[in-house]
Amino acid sequence: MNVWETAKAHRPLLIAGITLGLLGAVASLAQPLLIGELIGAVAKDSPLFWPIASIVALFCADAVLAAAHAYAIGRAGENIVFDMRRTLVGRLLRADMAAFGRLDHGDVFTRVVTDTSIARVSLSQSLAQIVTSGFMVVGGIAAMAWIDWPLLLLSLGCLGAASVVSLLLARRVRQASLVNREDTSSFGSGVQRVMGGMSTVKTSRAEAREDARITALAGRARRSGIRVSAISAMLTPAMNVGTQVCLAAVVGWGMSRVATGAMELSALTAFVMYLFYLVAPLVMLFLAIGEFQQGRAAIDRVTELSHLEQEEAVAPPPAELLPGPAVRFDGVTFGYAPPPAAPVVEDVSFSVPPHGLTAIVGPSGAGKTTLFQLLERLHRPGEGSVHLRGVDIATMPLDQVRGLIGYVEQESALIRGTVRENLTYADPDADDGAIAHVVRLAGLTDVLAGLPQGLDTPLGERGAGLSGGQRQRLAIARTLLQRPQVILLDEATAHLDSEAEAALRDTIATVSQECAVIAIAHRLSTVVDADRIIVLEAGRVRATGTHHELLDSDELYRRIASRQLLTEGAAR
Ligand SMILES: Nc1ncnc2c1ncn2[C@@H]1O[C@H](COP(=O)(O)OP(=O)(O)OP(=O)(O)O)[C@@H](O)[C@H]1O
Repeated sequence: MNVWETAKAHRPLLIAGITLGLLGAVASLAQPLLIGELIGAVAKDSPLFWPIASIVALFCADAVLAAAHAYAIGRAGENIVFDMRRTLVGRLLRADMAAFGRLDHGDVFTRVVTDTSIARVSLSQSLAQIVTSGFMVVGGIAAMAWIDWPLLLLSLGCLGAASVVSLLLARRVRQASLVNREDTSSFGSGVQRVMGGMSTVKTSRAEAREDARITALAGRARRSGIRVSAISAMLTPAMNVGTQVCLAAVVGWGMSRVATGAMELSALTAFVMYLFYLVAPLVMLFLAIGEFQQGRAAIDRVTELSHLEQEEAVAPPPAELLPGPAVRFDGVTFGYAPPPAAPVVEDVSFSVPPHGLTAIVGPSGAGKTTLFQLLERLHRPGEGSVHLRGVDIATMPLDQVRGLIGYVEQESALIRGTVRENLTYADPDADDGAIAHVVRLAGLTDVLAGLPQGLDTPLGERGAGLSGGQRQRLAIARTLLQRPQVILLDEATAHLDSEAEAALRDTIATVSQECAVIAIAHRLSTVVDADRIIVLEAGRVRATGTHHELLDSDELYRRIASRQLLTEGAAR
């Protein structure tokens, strides 16, 4: 997204608003003229009705135009900010996972919420102010040129010098604003960090340290904010000094010319009145330029975020699925960091038939979760390919890939909302019959019956209100509702007690008759009945077979099995 292009899409409303502002400026410019006429009429004892009526009409027109101008500009600004936010959110949601992983989430939040607001002011109000004040300035200069151009040249000399200083200051305001936006954003990230891990902060007794760290970040934002204010504060005085010097020079030189008869006193009076008349719009003009420059810093940050790398530029047409294995890994190598860093998964090949339970076991950090993420195309393999129902997932639309797979993650992600909203997250149109079915399969019927509002019970952040095991079973029910062809269970039984685990094992057995289930489990007791077990070690497939085959053939599996099954046996 280019923010300027976004603003251009709203040009008609912006131009309408600016035109209304310009008409308002004409109405203001005409007021002194009409007041002059009224004074003339009083002096000549002429009828006063029409001069007074015209002045009242002009005041009313001025007020209506000012209101319409503010409304049109405000509306255009809101439209622009809406478009920016819509585009940013769309790009964030479709971001490439590796690029997304590098983002600072607090900074992203500041850019999407605060920077877009600042950009809105810049692209609507400041821009309109620049045009209308610029018009007033040009109008004033034209009138002064008509009265006396030598005096105008003198005025432009003084005001020009002040303007150059103001423009330089406006540029520095922009640079300082950019620093301040970054500092404010770091502060936001600091706050978000503790919000995301409040219980860790408290149990680690880190309140005082976090307080000091975040206060230091707030202090940095304060210092750079003060710098912006300091430079902005010099803008108006710079113009004031310029106009004062200008006034003194115009009056001094003008009076000497009046004294020699080279200029009429009335012309000098009119010129000085216009000079006064010029100053307010000129100051507004430079303030608006300063504000616009501040906004450009925000615009740059919004534009930068909008260039976030996307997961799928253009979705290919859905692929024709083929009979045969549900999943096939073909010489897959992948690393989170580019080479020469060692890959996390290396030359992995295996197939999973369309039905049955396949378990992946291996030491912590062996790359089990990474395999699931490659299958969901959250990352792309460096070498080799991943096939789903006979098709390379790199050639399939993402929507099709993820529609075929149901993924129950290690930390099952529940969202703030009701139990029903959580259940139907991947399939919002699911009917009550289908919901009741998956609730039963996941062993949640009694749990839901015990909740005050059943399916409509609201849950807090990350599913607060349910136990860890209940949260996990809810995530499993959600996945089942999607009727996927492949179900991925990552440590899905970690939070379950032995009774619930046995119930779930039955569920998995039933489900695996209809589709392929691939489970990562540290608790071997849950996968001893698996149709096949893949043993992964340091990113490589070390052995494949059933529980009994592996007990005979693989040393690592035997070690894991004897340690775990013995411990669990002792625990029971
Ligand atoms: N987003 C990431 N960026 C960089 N490295 C990562 C990332 N995710 C995982 N890794 C690294 O990749 C390796 C494999 O991680 P993975 O989560 O796949 O292992 P795992 O076998 O599922 O482990 P566990 O059983 O402990 O969950 C680990 O060394 C881990 O540090």
